[in-house]
Amino acid sequence: MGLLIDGQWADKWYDTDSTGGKFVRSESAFRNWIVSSTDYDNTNSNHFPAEPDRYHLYVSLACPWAHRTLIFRQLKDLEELISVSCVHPDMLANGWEFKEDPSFQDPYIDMGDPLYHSDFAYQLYTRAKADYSGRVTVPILWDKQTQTIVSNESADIIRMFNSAFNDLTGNTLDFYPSELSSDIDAINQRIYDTVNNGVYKCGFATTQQAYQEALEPLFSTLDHIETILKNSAFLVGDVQTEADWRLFTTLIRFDAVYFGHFKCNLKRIIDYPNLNRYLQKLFNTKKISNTVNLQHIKRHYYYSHDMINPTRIVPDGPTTLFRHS
Ligand SMILES: N[C@@H](CCC(=O)N[C@@H](CS)C(=O)NCC(=O)O)C(=O)O
Repeated sequence: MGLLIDGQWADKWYDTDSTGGKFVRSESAFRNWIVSSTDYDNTNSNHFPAEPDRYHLYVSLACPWAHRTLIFRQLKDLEELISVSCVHPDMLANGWEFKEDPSFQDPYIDMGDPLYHSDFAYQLYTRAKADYSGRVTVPILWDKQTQTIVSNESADIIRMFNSAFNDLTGNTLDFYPSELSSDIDAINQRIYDTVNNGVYKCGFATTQQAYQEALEPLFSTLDHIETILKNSAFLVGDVQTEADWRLFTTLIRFDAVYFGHFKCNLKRIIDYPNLNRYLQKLFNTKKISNTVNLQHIKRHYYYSHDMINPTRIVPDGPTTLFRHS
């Protein structure tokens, strides 16, 4: 685990001393947009045109943020247009690595860097910007033509995937319809702060108080969602939106990792009947279960964070992800 400082790799854990034990997530640095050929403006330096076989998506199958982008690639039928590969689940002194390892081969996604055969993800960041300073995170949406990072922000990438390639795929499913955008934004904000990032705030807290301050809002949001799902199929009424998929990637990791490793242990997701049913329904959506690799998920967290789990033992359970009704 580390970061780049003026293009040089430094092996450092998150600094929580300056924030009273709290984990504070950094802003993503690359925020360009892929837009449809109709919206493309070649005078706008943030614009990249939607074209087949031009972009590559680097993910970690363990990472909930990268997982969102993989899900949108499937939901929006982008598999033929955007190539993908994944890092090894262990994130150690050199950060994310591309090393080959048959014991972690995923049945659907190749491990490695097919474009440059890099050893480490940080080499992609320095290829894009030689003097880059900051964290080296996944997902990374890469432009093969200009050899740079389009975006390393999953929230932006799923919005691009939602609409930019529609003319090429003919898939017009809309997970961010304009009439629901303010409701989606509002629930996203709460879920991001207290659940998606909330589990990390609990897990990476280095004081009791910082942990406590993250734990309570996490479970009050889960309780609130349990109530929403009593009368509604999805978070924003009966329409499936990006808000559901943004929540899904945290829920699917919750009982296996966040409950134990991150100490988010007031309740499991299977203890919430509505959330459990909702999670199972999303998991069973066509082409989604293939994006969930629990071996990578468990191995990454339990093995990489040795300050939380010094023995690096990866627990066997849980034996089921859902309570089947
Ligand atoms: N805001 C980013 C966050 C991505 C992120 O933090 N990814 C984690 C993996 S789960 C990562 O790569 N962490 C490496 C680090 O912080 O050094 C996004 O949503 O894309």
